Amino acid sequence: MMQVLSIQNCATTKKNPSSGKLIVLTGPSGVGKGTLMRSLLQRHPELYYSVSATTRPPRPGEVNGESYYFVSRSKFEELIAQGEFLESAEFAGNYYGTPREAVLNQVQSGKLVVLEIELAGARQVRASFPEALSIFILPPSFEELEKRIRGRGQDSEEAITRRLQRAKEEIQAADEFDIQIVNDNFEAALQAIEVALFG
Ligand SMILES: Nc1nc2c(ncn2[C@@H]2O[C@H](COP(=O)(O)OP(=O)(O)O)[C@@H](O)[C@H]2O)c(=O)[nH]1
Ligand SMILES: Nc1ncnc2c1ncn2[C@@H]1O[C@H](COP(=O)(O)OP(=O)(O)O)[C@@H](O)[C@H]1O
Repeated sequence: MMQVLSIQNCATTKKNPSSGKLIVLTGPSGVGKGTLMRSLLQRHPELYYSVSATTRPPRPGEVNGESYYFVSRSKFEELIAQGEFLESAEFAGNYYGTPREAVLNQVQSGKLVVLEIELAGARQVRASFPEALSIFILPPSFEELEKRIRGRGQDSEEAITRRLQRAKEEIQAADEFDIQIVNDNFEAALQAIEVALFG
């Protein structure tokens, strides 16, 4: 495994695994981020995946503390007020946020930390951690994106409409990010992420 330096030790703006340990993976809902993340973690168990907090209700099969920490709106607002989040955002009617302390501890201990978050949060992280490596996952087409969201069969029609609307806005921001990867062939997309992370 390649030796990586910590963020504090790297003033360089060059975005490669030796100049930062925070990786931000973003892209529209349904593009395949979650599926890519799961495969990435299976292949590279040394990565630290940051489990977010959300006010979204759990989907069937989602376990508290694994997919997300599921919390009430009032609890989430309390956590925001206490400064417990590195970033947080509202998405399709629910709050999502990255626990600050766990992520910073892992980065400090030398781990490669991966956040899988939506656009507004990714922008916040880029602003506070310019050294972070940011990756935007694109769908092969908007039609294919809609197919994937529907095919997943997890969201109400209203939630699907909100996600698709948001997706249009998100896709336009793709070039703000260091690397863009089209998730057409799954294996090829996964390998492109591995190249971005490990060279
Ligand atoms: N800003 C932010 N976005 C998050 C966080 N956790 C998850 N998200 C994003 O919130 C969006 C909705 O997530 P989710 O409800 O699980 O739906 P799905 O990604 O479509 O399966 C996705 O784009 C996630 O990447 C977080 O901690 N912060
Ligand atoms: N390359 C791909 N080709 C076809 N379907 C895919 C591909 N990647 C992911 N999917 C499927 O698309 C759906 C949405 O993926 P998911 O990981 O839940 O997206 P996200 O986390 O970005 O919302 C899932 O049913 C997943 O199996």
